[in-house]
Amino acid sequence: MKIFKDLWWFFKAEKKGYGVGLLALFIVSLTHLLPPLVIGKIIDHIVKRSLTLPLILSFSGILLGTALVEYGFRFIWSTNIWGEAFKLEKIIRSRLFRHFLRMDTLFYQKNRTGDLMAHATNDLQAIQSVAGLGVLTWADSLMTGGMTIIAMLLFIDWRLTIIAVLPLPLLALVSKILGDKIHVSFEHAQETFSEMNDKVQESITGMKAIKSFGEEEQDMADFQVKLDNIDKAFIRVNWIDSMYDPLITLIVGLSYTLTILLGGYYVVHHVLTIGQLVAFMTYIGNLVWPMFAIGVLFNVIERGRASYSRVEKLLAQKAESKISEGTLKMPKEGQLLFDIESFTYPNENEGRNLEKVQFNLKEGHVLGLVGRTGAGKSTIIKLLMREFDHYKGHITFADHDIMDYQLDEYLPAIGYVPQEHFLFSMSVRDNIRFAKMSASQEEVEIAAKTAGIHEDIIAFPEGYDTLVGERGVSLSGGQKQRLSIARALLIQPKLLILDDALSAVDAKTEQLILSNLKALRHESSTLVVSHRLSSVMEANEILVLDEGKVIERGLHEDLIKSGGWYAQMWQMQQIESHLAATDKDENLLTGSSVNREGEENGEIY
Ligand SMILES: Nc1ncnc2c1ncn2[C@@H]1O[C@H](COP(=O)(O)OP(=O)(O)OP(=O)(O)O)[C@@H](O)[C@H]1O
Repeated sequence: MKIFKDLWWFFKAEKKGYGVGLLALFIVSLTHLLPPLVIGKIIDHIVKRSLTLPLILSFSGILLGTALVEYGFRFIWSTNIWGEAFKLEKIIRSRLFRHFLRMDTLFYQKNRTGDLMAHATNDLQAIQSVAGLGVLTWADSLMTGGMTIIAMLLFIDWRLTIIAVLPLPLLALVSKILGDKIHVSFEHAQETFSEMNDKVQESITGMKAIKSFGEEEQDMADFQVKLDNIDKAFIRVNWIDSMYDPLITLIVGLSYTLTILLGGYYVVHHVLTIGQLVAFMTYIGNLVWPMFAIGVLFNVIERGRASYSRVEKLLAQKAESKISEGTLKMPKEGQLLFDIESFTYPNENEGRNLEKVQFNLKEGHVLGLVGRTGAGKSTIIKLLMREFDHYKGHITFADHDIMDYQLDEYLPAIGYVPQEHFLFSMSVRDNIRFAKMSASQEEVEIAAKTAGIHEDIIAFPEGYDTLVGERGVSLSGGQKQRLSIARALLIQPKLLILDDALSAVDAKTEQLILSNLKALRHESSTLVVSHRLSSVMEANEILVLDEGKVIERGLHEDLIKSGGWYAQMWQMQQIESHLAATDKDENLLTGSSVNREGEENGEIY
């Protein structure tokens, strides 16, 4: 019954709804006692040949009245108790969702999406069952069961009652044993379900890769293994579950047998009338559901307990980053100072992911971050985005540590365009004004023009109203990137971060966007991370990173002159773009046009 204690906060808050529901259930249990007595009386009158028409009419009236009262009160308990159960599910679901929104990247690295989905579906369902079916079966077994036994004692015969209920404790014992087994097997079944969920989620997101490598059959085989595991696990749950029903039939059968033996003896010796015996047998029939309810109750409680503890564990997980909540509001302007002595990811045992990285980003300036993959560029951004706070060193904005600012002031001041952009299933306009839904059409258009996507949008069938996503228009990789840039620009961020956000955009559009940014953002700073050096060549300072350290820094011209990694990469990329341009010219001459800007990869949303 620990789960009832765990959910006590809810029962207490909803005492009115439960109170009305339980009262109605009590009245139903009470009225349920009448029909067996009436039937007993009718039989006795038949035996005595004293049944008259007025008696038949009055007995029928009582039976009909009882049925109507039961109908009304059943409706009342049903709407109240089930209604409360749905309320609980809604409360926990929104708590869980809010928790998901608060959690950081580490949380999503630790918990697989399939698991989280299983918590949000199956586990919540099991908890809801406790608040609905659990309360119902608990009350029913106590009220209907208890009152039926009291009626048997009071109205029929106490000795017969004792004999008839003798096998009942057996039921509670077996229910407990089976309940424990169900708990273990249900936990295991849930795990297999989570694994299957994970598989589906991974396969759907990775469908392009699966298809392009022709791995459909192998993926189906993997999925089949997961399905078989679920099958086995749930069959086991079902197997234990199925032991309840025959057990109840057995115990009730035992009750009937004992009643017939002793009751028959009493009727023959005129201790009881036939009518009383029939009424007694009907009461035993009425005890079947409350006894069955005990079994259901154990089952619901065990499942609920397992699910509730899983959800509680999940809700107890804290975001490891963004721990310190500052109090300062963001100033209108200021320069950013990044001075990190060292930083290592929490799950990293050896080495440092950043070491001695310093830069100063003034208003209106652009800082370029380049370097081979894994050099530490995104790590710098993660620290700026407050994903991790446990570094040695300081990051300040306008002379205050970024940890001193209120998080909901600081983060909205950053316009972040990630490597992996995400567009929502809404109109192009709403996608752009996602972080500021109150933005006017004019503001949306200015952002779109700066990001070089306005012309594309007005060419869409419904312009800014065109839907993006499965039911809407398919966008190229470059269009998606530019839409994400427009989204970040709309909020006029103090710091704009482009995390390799121009990779799918062709060289001409890239230069157009960069010069737009330079012209419009002379009061705010921009940080450009890129593998393509042309994206940072105009920057006020360029940092070349390698293994978490700054290996070169300066202006484009200085870095070219110094002849290091930057100069070599620049040369290579110049040759590549020259070759690509030659290819394009040849294709134009031969008539086969190549669509640049990421559209060529056919990447669609
Ligand atoms: N969440 C993480 N946990 C542990 N290590 C990480 C995590 N994210 C990145 N790393 C490691 O930190 C180092 C720097 O990675 P980072 O993503 O910053 O590189 P990058 O320069 O942005 O690379 P790319 O250009 O490929 O995006 C790498 O060695 C990477 O394996």
